[in-house]
Amino acid sequence: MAHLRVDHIDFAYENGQTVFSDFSIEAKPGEFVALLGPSGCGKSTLLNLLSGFLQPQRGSIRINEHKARPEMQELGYVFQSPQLFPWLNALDNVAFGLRMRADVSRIEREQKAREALALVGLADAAQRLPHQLSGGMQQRISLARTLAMEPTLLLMDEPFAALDAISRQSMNEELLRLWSTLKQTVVFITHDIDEAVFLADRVVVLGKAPQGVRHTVAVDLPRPRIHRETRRLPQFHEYSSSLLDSISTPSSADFPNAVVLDNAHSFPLLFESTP
Ligand SMILES: Nc1ncnc2c1ncn2[C@@H]1O[C@H](COP(=O)(O)OP(=O)(O)OP(=O)(O)O)[C@@H](O)[C@H]1O
Repeated sequence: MAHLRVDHIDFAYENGQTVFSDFSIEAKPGEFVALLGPSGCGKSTLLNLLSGFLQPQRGSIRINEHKARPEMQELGYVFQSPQLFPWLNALDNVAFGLRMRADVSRIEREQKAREALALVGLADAAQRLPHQLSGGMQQRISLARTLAMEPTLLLMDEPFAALDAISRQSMNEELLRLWSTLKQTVVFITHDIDEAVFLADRVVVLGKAPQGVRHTVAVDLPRPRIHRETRRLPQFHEYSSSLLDSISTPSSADFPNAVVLDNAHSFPLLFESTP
């Protein structure tokens, strides 16, 4: 299992746009961490930093005590779009990533790909081309392709955002079933509060860049989680509304030029001051 540690990083793009300033976050071995935040808070930048495609100007990003690098075998990615090769059938799509692994023979490659397809419930679809599969099935193939590489840290960037609500719920349950068996550490980006609460051990709310972590909620709901049961629990709704409050209540950091007006007859008010 992978241990991810991001310690006191600063990151700015070349144009001077600061996205992270003294930012730290951790995912413990086997932990499922969901990241929630407004558009532009830096979620995609963070995934690129975690996977070593971008480097922080200060601080460190370590996976099992090693500096994060894109080619690390521990890392697996699942993106919003399945990104399958349209001319390859499901089995060959899943086996494709394994071609890069010199330690895996052609026979093993096919065996691992078949196992991964079976894990996501698509053993029977091995010979089908992507256009013959639904959006949910395509995303399962994409997940199988990642799982076949046996990553210990899964970085997931809104993987189910393009699916309809029913397929999305079934993919959520599927993912938790796989995670409870395979025990990866997961960092899961989503805009959906209920999805974050349903899946995660911990939900981290990011503020507008470069505020960083604004709020963290440990989700202590029983597992295994099943939508029709978990969503009926009063605690589920308590977690969701507390996260909604923390996202929708502006903090003083949202208004860097604010002055606070306070008097006996009114609540404290935040106003933008003109510089
Ligand atoms: N290549 C780049 N050069 C300069 N600024 C960038 C670059 N990529 C992103 N940014 C800026 O960095 C900030 C964070 O962007 P990022 O794409 O990481 O946010 P996000 O939370 O993933 O947004 P969304 O949810 O809309 O995808 C934004 O202000 C964005 O404009």
